[in-house]
This record gives sequence, structure tokens and C-alpha cells, in this order.
Amino acid sequence: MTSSLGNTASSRISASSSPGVRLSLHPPSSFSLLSFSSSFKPFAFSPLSSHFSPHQRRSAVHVSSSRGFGTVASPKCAASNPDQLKSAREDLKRLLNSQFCHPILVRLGWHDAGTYNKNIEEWPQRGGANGSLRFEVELKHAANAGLVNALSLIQPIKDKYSDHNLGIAYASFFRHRYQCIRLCLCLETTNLIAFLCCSDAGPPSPADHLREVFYRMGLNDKEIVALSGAHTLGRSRPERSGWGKPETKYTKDGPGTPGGQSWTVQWLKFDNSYFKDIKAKRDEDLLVLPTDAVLFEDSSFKVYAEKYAEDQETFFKDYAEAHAKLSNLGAKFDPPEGIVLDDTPVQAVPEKFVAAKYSTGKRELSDSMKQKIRAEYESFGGGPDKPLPTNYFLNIIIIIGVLAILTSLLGNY
Ligand code: HEM
Repeated sequence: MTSSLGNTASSRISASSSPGVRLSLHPPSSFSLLSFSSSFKPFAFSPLSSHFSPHQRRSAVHVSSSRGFGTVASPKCAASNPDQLKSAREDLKRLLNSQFCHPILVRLGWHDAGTYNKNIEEWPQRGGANGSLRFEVELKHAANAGLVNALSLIQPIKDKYSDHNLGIAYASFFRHRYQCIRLCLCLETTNLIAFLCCSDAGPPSPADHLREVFYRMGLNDKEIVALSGAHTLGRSRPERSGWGKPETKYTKDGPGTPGGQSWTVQWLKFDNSYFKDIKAKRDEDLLVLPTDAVLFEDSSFKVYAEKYAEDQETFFKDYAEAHAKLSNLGAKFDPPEGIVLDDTPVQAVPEKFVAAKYSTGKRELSDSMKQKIRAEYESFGGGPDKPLPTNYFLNIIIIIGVLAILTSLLGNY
């Protein structure tokens, strides 16, 4: 069987322009990791499952359970702490700035979320952005080759925040964001059954394949094209996916580990060059998968691909929307409304001074006491419409003071 990966476009990133970021959390605490790993997405190992030949499957990376991903029980987490989430985000930014690992982390998120199937309601059977890629059963799948390196990169940060009840879920890290680019994901589901059917029927055309994958996730042609723009970032490595050159003039010196073939010249910069370069087809050192090329061949895809090649702002806008949609598919939030990390500094609004707030629960005066005070007030010449000619209360205080002095003087005799 021919590998249909060549007939496919694979994973995608999505950016979001909204100020907050929603983060999904751990599975409910009643959901044991054992049942999690054994019952989770039993056939849906990767968004690209159906695109790998048996040969590629055999070349799956071997993940030793000693690495500990998913084999060590994570702390149960009822809810994540926003301060910890913000701090973790800073750590991730530092990681990205020092390791040039944006692309592989984006791909990690995509492949984690890419098992989502809109036709399945139950969670977690429906797959999606839930951090399940850390489990060996998924991680060692050929389609996920190399992603164990991405997991190793984020594991120390995950461990740092896995304290008591404040742990941050893997899914949150897989869906991390970096400055203006939101790196979240979600995707299609391709299960083993689909793989077998596919084998019998032969590989679909690149366009059919893309639609099969992304329609299953509830995404449309526009979103397919926008999300394909994620390949602006990163490289393909033949030793992992079987695609791409071992190195090119754009990758031989890094940054990061040298090698592989990129889709764009500046493969760490997120812009619309992916569309421009595919359209121009002018450089053999730049990768164009069949699923990339078809974006300019299929009449429906082409409308968007042409637009994005011309208009970067529209690409950014559509990409952000598609990615935001993608990254929420299949995710389960705790609390259900998610957690918004708003970066806008909160302006302290001066609180109106309300004296009553500081009173210690004084009781209301009784009616008889009120009448007594009123009578006394009136005996000094005051009334509801007639203020006292002098300061009534000041006079009382002076009288009390004088009496106190007199008493103490008389007491000395
Ligand atoms: C069916 C559609 C897709 C196909 C066939 C596809 C295929 C591929 C292949 C073959 C690679 C090279 C992997 C390697 O050798 O390490 C790759 C890398 C990558 N893919 Fe996709 N992809 C698809 C969709 C997506 C989507 C939806 C995203 C993100 C939303 C995405 C993001 C990436 C990134 C960032 C890389 C670079 C990873 C790195 O540099 O390590 N892809 N993809």
C-alpha cells in the first residue's frame, strides 16, 4: 500500500487573537490513570493514522516506560490555579525562546488533539485535546514519531507545577500559547478501523483525504486551508515521517538541531509565506506535500489559499479563529467555563467609602430610646425643622467633661 501521508495534509496550529486563554485541566479525579490509559481512544492513535503505511508503522519509535510519561500517576487536579498557569506560561515562553522548539510543540498539540471525532459524544472516547498523547500507546505510534522529544521538553515544567492540587494538566501544556500565536489544537479522528478500510479502498486523493480528516472534526474548507498555514513553521525529517530531505540550505545550520526540510525559508516565523511559497513553487529546497499542493488545485480550497497568499492579515484572522475552534474540540474544562488568563493589568478602582461597612453590627436604636433622645433634643430648643442654635452634642460632651473633673476634684476631699 502506498503511504497516504503523501496524499494528506496533516496537523495544524491555530492562533487566537483574544486576550485570554482557556486551559483544559485534568480528567476528573474519579477517573484513574489506569482506566484513562487503557480505555482512552482505543483505536485513535494519531490524526495521521490512516496515512502511514505498514512499513512506517513498523518504524514506530520505541518509548520506554521508564521515561515516565503517563506511567507515573499525575496528581489529581480539581482545578488549576491561575497564578500557576501564568507562571507556567512564562516558563514555556523561556523554553521557546531558548530551544527554538515552537514547531514541534505545535505539532505535539495538533497530534494530541487530532484524535477528536465529532460523531462521538462521550468523553474521553471522543478524543481531542486532552493530553492523552503522553501515553505510550499513542506516543509510540509511527505517526507520532519524534514527538517524544517534545514531551521531554515540557515535562520539567509540567513537573514543576504538579504540586498537590495545583497541578496543571498535560493538555494545558500541549495547548500552550506563545506570544501572539496561540498554539492549541484539536483534530480529526482516524481510527484503526478507518485505517483498514482505507487500506482496502486505496488512498483517497489529497483533497478527499483532507476533507475526510477535517470534516470529521467539524471543520470546513476555509478552516482546512487556514490551518494548513501551520506548516509555515517547522521542518519534516525523513527519519521521522519519511518525508522531506535530510537537510537543505535553510536547515543545515539550524537554529536548533540542524537538518530536515522546511516549508518556508524562515521556518520559525509565523506569517503567510507558506502560501506564497507553495504558489510560487520556485525552490526545491522547500517542502510541498501533496496535501499542501492541493490547496492551490482544488477549486474550493484555492479561493482561500489565493487570498491568504495575497493578504496576510486575513490569514492571521482566519487562522486565529480556526485554531481557537480547533483547540476547544473534545476538550473538557474544569471549571466548565474554563480559566481565562487575562494579561491586561487590572486597574484598581478606588472603592467608595461606606462607613457602615466598618461598623461592628450596631443594633438599631429602640423606639423608646429614639423618643427619649428626641425629647431631650427638643428640650434644648431643637426640632425636626429647627436646628439647635448651638451645637447640642458638643454641649453634652462639655457638660460630661466638666462633671468628670468636678467628681474627681470632690473625690479628693
Ligand atoms: C492532514 C494534514 C497534515 C499532514 C499530512 C501533515 C504532515 C506533516 C508532516 C509529514 C510533518 C513532518 C513531521 C516530521 O518529519 O517530523 C509535519 C510537521 C508539522 N506539522 Fe503537519 N501535517 C498536517 C496538518 C497539520 C496541522 C493541522 C498542524 C497544526 C495545526 C500541523 C503542524 C505541523 C508542524 C508545526 C510541523 C513541524 C514539526 C517540527 O518541525 O518538528 N500539521 N506535518
